[in-house]
Amino acid sequence: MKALKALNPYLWRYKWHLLGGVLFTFISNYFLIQPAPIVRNAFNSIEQYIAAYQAGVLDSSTFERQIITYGVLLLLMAAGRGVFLFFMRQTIIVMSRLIEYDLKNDIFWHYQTLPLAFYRQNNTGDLMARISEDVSNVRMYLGPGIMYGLNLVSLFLMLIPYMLSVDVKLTLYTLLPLPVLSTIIYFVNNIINKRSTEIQRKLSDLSTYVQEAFSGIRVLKAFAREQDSGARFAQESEAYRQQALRLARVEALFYPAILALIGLSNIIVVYVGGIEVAAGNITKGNIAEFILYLNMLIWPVTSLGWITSIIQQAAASQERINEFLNTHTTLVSRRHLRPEVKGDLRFEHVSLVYPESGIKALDDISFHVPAGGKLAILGTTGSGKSSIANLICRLYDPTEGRILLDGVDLRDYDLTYLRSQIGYVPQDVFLFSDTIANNISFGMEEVSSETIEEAARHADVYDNIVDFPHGFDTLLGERGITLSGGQKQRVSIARALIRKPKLLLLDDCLSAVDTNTEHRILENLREMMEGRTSIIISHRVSSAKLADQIIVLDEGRIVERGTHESLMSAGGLYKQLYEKQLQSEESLE
Ligand SMILES: Nc1ncnc2c1ncn2[C@@H]1O[C@H](COP(=O)(O)OP(=O)(O)OP(=O)(O)O)[C@@H](O)[C@H]1O
Repeated sequence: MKALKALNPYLWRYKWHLLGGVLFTFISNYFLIQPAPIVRNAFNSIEQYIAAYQAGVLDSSTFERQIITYGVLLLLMAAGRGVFLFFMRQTIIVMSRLIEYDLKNDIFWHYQTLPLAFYRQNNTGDLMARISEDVSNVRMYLGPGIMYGLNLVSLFLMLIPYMLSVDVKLTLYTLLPLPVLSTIIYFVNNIINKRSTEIQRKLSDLSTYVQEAFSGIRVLKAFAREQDSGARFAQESEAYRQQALRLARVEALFYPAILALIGLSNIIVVYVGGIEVAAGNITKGNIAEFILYLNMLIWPVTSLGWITSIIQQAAASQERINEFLNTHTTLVSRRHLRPEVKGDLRFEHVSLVYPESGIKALDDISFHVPAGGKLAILGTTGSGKSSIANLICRLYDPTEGRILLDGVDLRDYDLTYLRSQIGYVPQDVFLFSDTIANNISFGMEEVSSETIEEAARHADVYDNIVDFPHGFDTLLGERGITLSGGQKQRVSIARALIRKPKLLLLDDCLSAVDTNTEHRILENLREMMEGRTSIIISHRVSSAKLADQIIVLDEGRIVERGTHESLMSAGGLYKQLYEKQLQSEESLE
């Protein structure tokens, strides 16, 4: 329950909604209770009417007027209750929706501040569940939970003292079955919740399976696994069906049992009330009144079991949410500097151990690229090239050593400012389901179409784009499925170039194009690279030729450095890579 304390600031933010809700709950319950004494009086009037009839002193018109007055009063009470129920929901349920909205935004914002390591440790499904399912569970507590809880408390405060003042014994008998009902509902509701959660889980397994099957449909068909895949779907579906049937069984038993208990409670009131009437302690009208009270109390009291399980679920959900909200990024700026960046980049004895895997990806890396210089980083797969890019963008901090940009430690730069100075083309291209133009101008405000086209030209993708029927307005599907691998890479390059960054960081971004296209793109880029510090990461030697200096990585260490010529004459790893790649290119021709 402690976890729910995190919601107090939100409740405080919407305190007027909550206070209004409390007030309207009391008023609506006042209108709910009032019909009971009216019914009692009406019953007693009928008794008097029958007595007058028998005594031969009947005044039917007064009686009729009285009954009509009772009827009108009952209608007015019902209308009053309706109006205030509306206000009650308009305040409390609205409050819960407003908090749900704020909470979702806060969680999303918080997610965005968390480092990449966090995303490696937690799967996307889990992140999504916390922002959707868990927030919904919390909302159930803030809305219906609080509303029905308040309803129950106010009803008890208003009703029980009055009932006791009429007849203590009848009150006790009326209230007796209620805790039993509430306890049963609590336990059964827990079973229902548990089974519903299992159903949800099965459903999400099923959707994940279907999603994967369709995303990987090419592989599935190419390997002729349709039969297999169909059988696995049926298996997942069967598990879901079993769970759904188990839930249906509990629910089928639950509702008739509750109705039987309610009926029994009514019988007890009539029976005990009858005895009290015979003893002359109460009137027959009181029995009618108490039956109404019982029925007023039954649902709120039975909802107690339901409210308890809502609160428990909300507490568990909020605990999960808090777990993420209490995770903070270590990647914060020390001094929030925003100086004009020239692009002089220096690595000083930098090592990196990935916190989530403990893998030492970089070991004692030092290099210097003067402003406007071009550095190529080469190496075999897994040698640590992308890790250098991760450090430059400050997606991770070095475990040892430091990185200086214009002589200032990266940790002193304002993080958003630092990243805005870097044009990063990541290795795994990700394009949003949006138009090509919006993908290129991503994150920039008010960009002219000429600027977008210019960036596309520099990235050598302009001709491809204009060939599409909708040109730059062509919509890309999930992960840009309408583009080829090489086109995606070039759109991604255009996205980096359009920002006219001080530091251009190309992480193996030409791997999906052939060497001729690679040459052409690099030639195009030459102009863009002028005056900008450029880091070209590649496993292909051909990409390195543009650079003024080349470093070769192997298992996280720099094993060679120099220019193309000096490395070729040194005859080391670089030369080996060069010759191997030359051979494979020749064999392809
Ligand atoms: N985010 C990460 N968390 C944990 N370990 C990582 C992470 N990224 C990379 N590694 C590990 O660090 C090492 C270096 O990886 P890196 O991606 O830097 O190599 P690379 O030279 O870019 O390889 P490739 O050319 O295949 O992309 C690898 O052993 C890899 O498994």
